[in-house]
Amino acid sequence: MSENKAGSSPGRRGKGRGTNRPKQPSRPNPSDAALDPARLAARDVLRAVREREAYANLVLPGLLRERRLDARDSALATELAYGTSRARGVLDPVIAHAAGRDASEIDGPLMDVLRLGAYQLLRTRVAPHAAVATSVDLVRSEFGPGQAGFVNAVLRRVSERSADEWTALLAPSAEKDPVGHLAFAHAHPAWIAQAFSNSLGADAAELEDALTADDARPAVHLVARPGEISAEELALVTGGEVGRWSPYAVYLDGGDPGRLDAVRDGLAAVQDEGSQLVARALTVAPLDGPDGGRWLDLCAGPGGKAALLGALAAIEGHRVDAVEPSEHRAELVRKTARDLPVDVHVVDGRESGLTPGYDRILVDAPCTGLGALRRRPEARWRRQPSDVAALVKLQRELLAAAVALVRPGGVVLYSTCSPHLSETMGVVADAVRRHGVQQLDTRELVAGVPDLGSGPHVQLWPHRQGTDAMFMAALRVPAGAGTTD
Ligand SMILES: C[S@@+](CC[C@H](N)C(=O)[O-])C[C@H]1O[C@@H](n2cnc3c(N)ncnc32)[C@H](O)[C@@H]1O
Repeated sequence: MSENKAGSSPGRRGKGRGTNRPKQPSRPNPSDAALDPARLAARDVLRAVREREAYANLVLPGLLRERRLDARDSALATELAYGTSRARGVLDPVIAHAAGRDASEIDGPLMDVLRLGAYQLLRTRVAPHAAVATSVDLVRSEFGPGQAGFVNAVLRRVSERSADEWTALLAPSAEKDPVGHLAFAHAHPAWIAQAFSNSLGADAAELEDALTADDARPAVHLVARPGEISAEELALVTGGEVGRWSPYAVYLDGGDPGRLDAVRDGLAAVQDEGSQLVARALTVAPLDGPDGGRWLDLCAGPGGKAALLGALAAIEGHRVDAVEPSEHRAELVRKTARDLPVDVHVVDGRESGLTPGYDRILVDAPCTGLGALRRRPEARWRRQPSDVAALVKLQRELLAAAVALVRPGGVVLYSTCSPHLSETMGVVADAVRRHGVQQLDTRELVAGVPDLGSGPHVQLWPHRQGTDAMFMAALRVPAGAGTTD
């Protein structure tokens, strides 16, 4: 194998390089016709994620449709684009070691292909010669033989070790840093693995299961809209399976749910079962006094929970106010909750101007999203530990606003799609201390769901319940409670 020397070798990021690269990678060149369409699509997704900070799960479906990939190629492109995005942070040190230079010194378009090739070599059963040859073809067609030779050399070197051997070589020691070791082995940033471990607490031995489940392709969960269709009927018409925990959930094996008649007709929507449980928990929480039918969703966009709350409110003759400061996301709420008793307010939830006295308020707060990483392939490498503090501040302020808007004896349900303790228990403890709220036993609001620990909050996990890692805590505001600083 030829070694590429630093300084003069192909692939090196340099001045003037890349100015003629396509900005919009969604359309293949005519010269791409001979390339493997699945790998070409996966490469273009990786490029869009890197160059435009696009989201892989938003770019890929349109690209598959536009290029009319058949079912087999679509499945392969999806696996390669998502899998490579998820593993990026541990593929890079392998590529850097094999290339003899830092990954940041290698041109972005070449890194996309190197990551794609390394992913196939280390984390799939694709034959090594196919992984290398198809990667080399991708580079040769666009950048010529010099760069193709570089990619060939690097990938051959990657293929000389198995994934376990690379982990043994490059990961922190399992004895000295067990969390860092597991993080590398399961392609998570160490700080996220540590956040999972902290949240699991006494059950931290489950960390490997949690990281493994976080990398598995999640089933599609549908919500059957109450009052329109039952979960049993929805399972029948979609060929899905009735969910285990939410009375509205149906699991699908795969396919494009957007093509289902039930979804097109507004009888059902895609929604993780954990999110369904959150919305439902708010509606079944015991109130002190009767339910006056004033419900509020303080962080509503894009509207999944607002729609479920709206459907349940409609059955009871109640109404839901839905707050969302982003006009674009507020429009999504309007669309999702059309025909339901949901009034959308485009305001900041911290200063909504709404009249206090709500019976039930959901604060589904903006968060790091660490509990839904399996659905957002590249997110784990974009998020930074420094994101947490600003989000916690916003979460505390939104929860304080909710406490001020709920009536005495009413309930606020605080939820996040993150298990990070600062965003979950930390925010709740702050509200208990400063606003005198009482924690209800939230486990009772998701009756039948197993493995919920000692409460009173609920932390769901992909490896336990098969849902996103949603957190929820129901809070009662007693009469006479006041804010103290
Ligand atoms: C986790 S998402 C909510 C998901 C939503 N409940 C659903 O089920 O579709 C958080 C939402 O809070 C919104 N948000 C951000 N800052 C906010 C603020 N100051 N007040 C209210 N909402 C805010 C974000 O735009 C985002 O749409």
